[in-house]
Amino acid sequence: MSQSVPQLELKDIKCIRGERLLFRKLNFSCQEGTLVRISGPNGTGKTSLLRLLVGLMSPQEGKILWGGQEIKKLKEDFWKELVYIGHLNGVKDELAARENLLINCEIGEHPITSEYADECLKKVGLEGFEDQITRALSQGQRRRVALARLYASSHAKLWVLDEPFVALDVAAVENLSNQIAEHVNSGGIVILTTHQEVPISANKKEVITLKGGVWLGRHEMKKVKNV
Ligand SMILES: Nc1ncnc2c1ncn2[C@@H]1O[C@H](COP(=O)(O)OP(=O)(O)OP(=O)(O)O)[C@@H](O)[C@H]1O
Repeated sequence: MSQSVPQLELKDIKCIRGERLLFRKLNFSCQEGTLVRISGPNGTGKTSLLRLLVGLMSPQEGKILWGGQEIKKLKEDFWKELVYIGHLNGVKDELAARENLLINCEIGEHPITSEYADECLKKVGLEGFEDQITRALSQGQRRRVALARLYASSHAKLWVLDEPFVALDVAAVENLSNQIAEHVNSGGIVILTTHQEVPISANKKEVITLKGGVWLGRHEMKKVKNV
């Protein structure tokens, strides 16, 4: 792809949740091989921005482009290039670790075999827990089940991770930090939120800082609803 077209571009994004305008006229672009950290205090809209980025919500105004095309038009072609791990992990309590990974890969259009799922679970330190019902795992282990996706779908160019280091022990934080750096330095894009100052040795880093929005008055809410 031509270097003149950014791989990812946010153009004049406006986001309202509930009665709060979280941000407006948000512009950002980056090329392949970039780590993007979204920073800001609690409630400023970091998770909301990630949800916009992966297409789970639509902005009130503006466009999100991937390789120069709107993600809402690309649909599956965009999802195939994406791994999104939200802070709720996306793991189902009643399923075993292996089943969760297999299903998440299937939903994400990156199907894998059971054998490969077990290899990925081993890489995140869950050898022996493959058949364990997720409800019976610790918070950190549940997080690891979700993060096994990054090994299973490492070819997906864009990783979007909401608070990926939460609940992980020191060794797992270091492993994940290295894995993220490796992905970025080999041409991927990783967008993450974190309140933890974890060093990640990516060659190119960008930060989007959210400062907090404003409450909308009744009059403005009426206008928003009429849009
Ligand atoms: N489903 C929802 N409906 C209405 N408002 C919501 C919803 N989810 C979040 N909000 C509001 O949007 C704002 C931003 O939430 P968001 O989760 O994006 O913030 P955040 O920066 O990720 O916060 P944190 O650092 O605490 O995780 C908050 O004020 C929150 O109350």
